[in-house]
Amino acid sequence: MPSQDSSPVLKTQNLSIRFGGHIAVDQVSAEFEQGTLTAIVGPNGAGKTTYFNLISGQLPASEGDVYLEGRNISNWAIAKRAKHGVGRAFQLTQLFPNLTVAENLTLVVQARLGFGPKIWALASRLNSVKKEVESLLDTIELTSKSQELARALSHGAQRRLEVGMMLAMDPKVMMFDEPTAGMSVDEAPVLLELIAKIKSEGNRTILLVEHKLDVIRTLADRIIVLHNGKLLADGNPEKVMSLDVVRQAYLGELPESDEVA
Ligand SMILES: Nc1ncnc2c1ncn2[C@@H]1O[C@H](COP(=O)(O)OP(=O)(O)OP(=O)(O)O)[C@@H](O)[C@H]1O
Repeated sequence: MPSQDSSPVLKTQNLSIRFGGHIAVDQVSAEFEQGTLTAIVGPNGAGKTTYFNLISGQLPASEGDVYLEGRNISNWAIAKRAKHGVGRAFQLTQLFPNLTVAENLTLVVQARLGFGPKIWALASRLNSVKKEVESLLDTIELTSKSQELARALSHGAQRRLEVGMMLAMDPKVMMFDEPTAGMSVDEAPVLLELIAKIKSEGNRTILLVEHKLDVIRTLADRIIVLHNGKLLADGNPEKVMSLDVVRQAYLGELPESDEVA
């Protein structure tokens, strides 16, 4: 459920970036609440990935700010944003291919918790790490593969492990950029169910760049439409999809492929 506290977990204010003369993200202001999943849609080159890059810190804004729980994080580097809860799937999380699934998760959980100075607390600390890893394995449905090397997993299972590693960082914000791209028809639904499960737990704020309308209909509480870097529409899926400007630009011309962009 969304937080009782009405302050947004993530906020962008007049966020903009210019590449030479081209404005890729243009004065985008939006707020994202805890427990919600927002789909970000728009045609190729609309600025969706660049918007994510500005939030995660991979690109510096030319103008505007990013706030995490009310703190201005615009000047923070990628690692600091990640440490404080800005998670981005498949880019900030990288697998260690020659470690097992469980070892990959253990490393991230340990890094998050750190090892305090009290050696007598080590045993209980290791036990809590182990329990958390078991819980993560269950969430990402890789318990049966916990002792396999990450590099031996299928593409879909590797993506789920990456989501598990992001979860192990206990992020407040989770950004997914076309999460099922390149997946087989068997693998994609498993990952989407995982995202739905994370959403249903209610304690993360999820942003999803997605082209597939059926995925958006199933998962999104809200849709933001970007067009030429500008925020063209923002609202609940029913409202946004009924807007003439959105229907003409994104829906009207693509009835067969059933895609937004
Ligand atoms: N590092 C960069 N240098 C120069 N131009 C860039 C850079 N990154 C993005 N752009 C430009 O910014 C615009 C927005 O690109 P972006 O990748 O964010 O679009 P998108 O909506 O994610 O598109 P797609 O759906 O194809 O992934 C494009 O015109 C792109 O060429």
